[in-house]
Amino acid sequence: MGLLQLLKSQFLCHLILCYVFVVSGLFINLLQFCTLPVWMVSKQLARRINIRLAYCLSSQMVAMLEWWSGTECTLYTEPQSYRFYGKENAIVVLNHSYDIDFLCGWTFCERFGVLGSSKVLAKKELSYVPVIGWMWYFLEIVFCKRKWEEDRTLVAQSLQKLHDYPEHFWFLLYCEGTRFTPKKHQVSMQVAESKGLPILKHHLLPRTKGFWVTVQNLRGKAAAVYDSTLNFQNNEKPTLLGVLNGEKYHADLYVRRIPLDLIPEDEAECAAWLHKLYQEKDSFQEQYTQTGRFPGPIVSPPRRLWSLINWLFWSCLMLYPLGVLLTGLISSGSMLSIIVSLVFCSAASVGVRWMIGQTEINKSSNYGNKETTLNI
Ligand SMILES: CCCCC/C=C\C/C=C\CCCCCCCC(=O)SCCNC(=O)CCNC(=O)[C@H](O)C(C)(C)COP(=O)(O)OP(=O)(O)OC[C@H]1O[C@@H](n2cnc3c(N)ncnc32)[C@H](O)[C@@H]1OP(=O)(O)O
Ligand SMILES: CCCCCCCCCCCCCCCCCC(=O)OC[C@@H](O)COP(=O)(O)O
Repeated sequence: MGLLQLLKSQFLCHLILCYVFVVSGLFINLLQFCTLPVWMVSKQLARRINIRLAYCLSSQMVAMLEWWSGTECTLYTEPQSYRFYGKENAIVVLNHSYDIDFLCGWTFCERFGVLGSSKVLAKKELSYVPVIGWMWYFLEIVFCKRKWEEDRTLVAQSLQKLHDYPEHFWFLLYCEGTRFTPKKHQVSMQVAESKGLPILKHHLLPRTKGFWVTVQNLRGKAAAVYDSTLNFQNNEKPTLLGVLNGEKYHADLYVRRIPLDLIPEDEAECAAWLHKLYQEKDSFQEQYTQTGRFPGPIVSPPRRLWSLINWLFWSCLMLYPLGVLLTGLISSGSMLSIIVSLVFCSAASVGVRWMIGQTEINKSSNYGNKETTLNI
């Protein structure tokens, strides 16, 4: 292990990285809160400010993936599709099998210049996660309760609001609705069998209602669906803690651009179309398992310096007051102050560990397990 790698694996380094992320994140949340009056005067200006503030926060995590861990992200796609990326609104359909699939998604958003405005249909619970969840509130992220009766109107209304969105965005949809676990896979394949649908080996059966409502409500605004399939080389199982430790991963993403006009308007036909899409995605995953690559040429955009510059900026801004505080604390010699600070740091570490836990598949919800949702 090299010296740099040893340094990256030190707990003290992790504490510093987390400190910068959380404190700058709370500061950015505060700035976002301050944009509330701007919404009343100019909605579009408030949105543009929030896009930039969101970039300041999410690109720190992207920088950690690209520059700290050095993870390589390779894109397989057709050159004629590539020229549209970042220049139009799109609905992104992605498989949901990895702890950090959202972070790899963000990396591609960053490389195509849509990171600040990227959106997702997310479970409501994530809106309560400090820093990231609070940021999403100001970004008009669409939240759902995964209860169709309650979601159908709410999701449609939130999507309609995006029609006058001032910048290009990618709207991410994990149609599987939850992360892949062997148990959830088994349950969802029972549902597939009961519906006479083919068995999927690498995916859960997609939930079709959210896809249909998204396509219908973004017609005229989004130009295409980006069918995206993510995999990692050599059976890597990446985690956010691994990234924090500086471990390098190798992500491969296969993207097909499908014009939105090709997707049926009728709900049942749209559902059948999505099931077929997932059967194709499954075959791409199988091909990847067999050959170690996706079909099509590699057209990878390089990582940009912006995420690194942003990260260094916030690090300097946040570490200076920390240095002043620590110097004052040590020179004061007050045992009580030092103990209080240590207790505070420990509590903060537990909080950040809980946030990281939100990304871990082994802490996945019960949604999609037999006990909770199988209604056949
Ligand atoms: C190119 C690079 C990528 C770019 C990235 C871009 C942007 C990045 C931006 C942000 C990154 C941040 C990432 C954050 C991640 C957070 C993601 C999440 O929170 S995922 C969870 C929330 N999202 C979803 O669930 C979306 C998919 N779900 C749906 O669409 C659902 O339909 C719903 C709208 C949520 C409603 O849920 P409900 O449970 O009520 O579902 P349904 O009505 O669909 O379910 C009943 C239906 O399903 C059948 N059924 C029952 N059990 C199962 C089962 N186990 N598996 C499959 N199907 C099941 C049941 O028979 C019913 O069938 P039918 O529809 O025929 O009646
Ligand atoms: C730059 C420095 C970095 C410091 C490290 C600290 C980082 C803390 C970051 C916490 C980020 C929290 C974002 C959570 C995003 C989780 C996305 C996700 O994958 O959600 C799961 C849902 O889709 C489905 O849920 P399940 O039904 O499977 O349950």
